[in-house]
Amino acid sequence: MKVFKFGGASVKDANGVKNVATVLKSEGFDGCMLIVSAMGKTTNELEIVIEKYINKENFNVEIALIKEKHVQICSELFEKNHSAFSELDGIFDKIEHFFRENNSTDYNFIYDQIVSFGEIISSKILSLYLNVAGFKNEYLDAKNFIKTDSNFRDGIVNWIETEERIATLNKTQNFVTQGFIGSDLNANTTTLGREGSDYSAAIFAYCLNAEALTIWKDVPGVMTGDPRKFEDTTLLSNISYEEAIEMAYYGASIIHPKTLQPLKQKNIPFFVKSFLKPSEKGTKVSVSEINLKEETYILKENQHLIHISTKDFSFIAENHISLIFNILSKLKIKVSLMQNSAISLALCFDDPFKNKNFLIDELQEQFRLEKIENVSLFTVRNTNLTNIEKFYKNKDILLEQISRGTLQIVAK
Ligand SMILES: Nc1ncnc2c1ncn2[C@@H]1O[C@H](COP(=O)(O)OP(=O)(O)O)[C@@H](O)[C@H]1O
Ligand SMILES: N[C@@H](CC(=O)OP(=O)(O)O)C(=O)O
Repeated sequence: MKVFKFGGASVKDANGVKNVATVLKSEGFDGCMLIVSAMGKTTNELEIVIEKYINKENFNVEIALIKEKHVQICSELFEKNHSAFSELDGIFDKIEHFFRENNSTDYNFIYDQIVSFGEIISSKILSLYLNVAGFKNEYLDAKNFIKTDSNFRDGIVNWIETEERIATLNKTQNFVTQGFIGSDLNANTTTLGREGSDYSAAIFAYCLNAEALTIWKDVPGVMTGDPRKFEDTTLLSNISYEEAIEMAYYGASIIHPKTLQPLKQKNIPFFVKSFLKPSEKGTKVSVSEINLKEETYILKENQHLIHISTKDFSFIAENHISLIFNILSKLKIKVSLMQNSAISLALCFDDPFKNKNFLIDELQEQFRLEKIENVSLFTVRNTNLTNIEKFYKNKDILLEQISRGTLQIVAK
């Protein structure tokens, strides 16, 4: 089986949905598992609805706009009396029903129950459209296949249960399903973390022993840097799993960091290609003995920097570090760079679950803190240390580190 993943950018409007059919025409549609993300920025829009619900504010306008956007897309794809419209009504009834009946105050639980509708809507529309366009497929509910623990917003996959369920699928058929979502053992919806659809595709590819996974993007493939943020980037035609893992780890947002491990374990070739130019080769990620020589550039924004020192200026010792990391782990704060000196530990971190203030409160009880919010972390892999001034230009450098060919700079 082949697994294809279409992200939010590829299905942001009716033309995007039609273009999926164009891609399938060029690639062939025979024994395919299609994973789709929410259309455009729907996940962000649903996050606003959830925020308003939690704050007991009215969100009717926001929900109506989300519905209107999808109805408009359907009206460009289907005849007036097509069942897509009643399916859409049914999905929005379920959202309303949840808000009416919900008794839980657990933010993470509520988040997953609602935000997952973005993918449920997009996959329903895509499946129905492809059937109309002659690409016969079966709609699958990913919640029945990807099983996780009950760690809402960051579900950990139960691989045994997931593999057993996916193994029951008929590999000669074509399917359309959702990225990003799964369910726990009580059948509550869970999500795999923001931008987690790439990971869903890798889970399906692994469990299906797929011949390849392709993710379709709005760029020609994996480039030496994000073309939106760096000049003169070029396409990397072939890279090893290790190189891709490192790039994703340092924050290259083209690939979700959890995607590569399952593929590498089974040597499943992984392609990143342009949904606008499907016949172009894009990037192939596979087993490769050749080490990448090109410099690659990664920019991670919205990071925070704290310098932690003891209140009596004694050394930062192992017991302090252990305590600090326990708090970080509890709050799911991800350290993107650390540097220690005798009396201070500097941490640059990502705060996906908005727990920074809890971290600061807890640390301040025992330590002296210096904090700088909203910094950027630049990473240059395979650096030859020439021409790196471009990263320093007009920037206040707060931290710098070089290790085994990787230069990292925290700047404001
Ligand atoms: N090294 C890189 N090469 C190419 N694109 C990159 C790279 N790093 C970051 N990107 C960004 O990744 C974007 C595509 O990923 P993403 O927005 O997550 O797609 P989707 O949500 O449609 O799956 C590109 O538009 C580009 O701005
Ligand atoms: N829709 C989810 C999951 C996802 O991966 O989306 P995309 O493939 O568009 O990055 C999100 O925005 O986080």
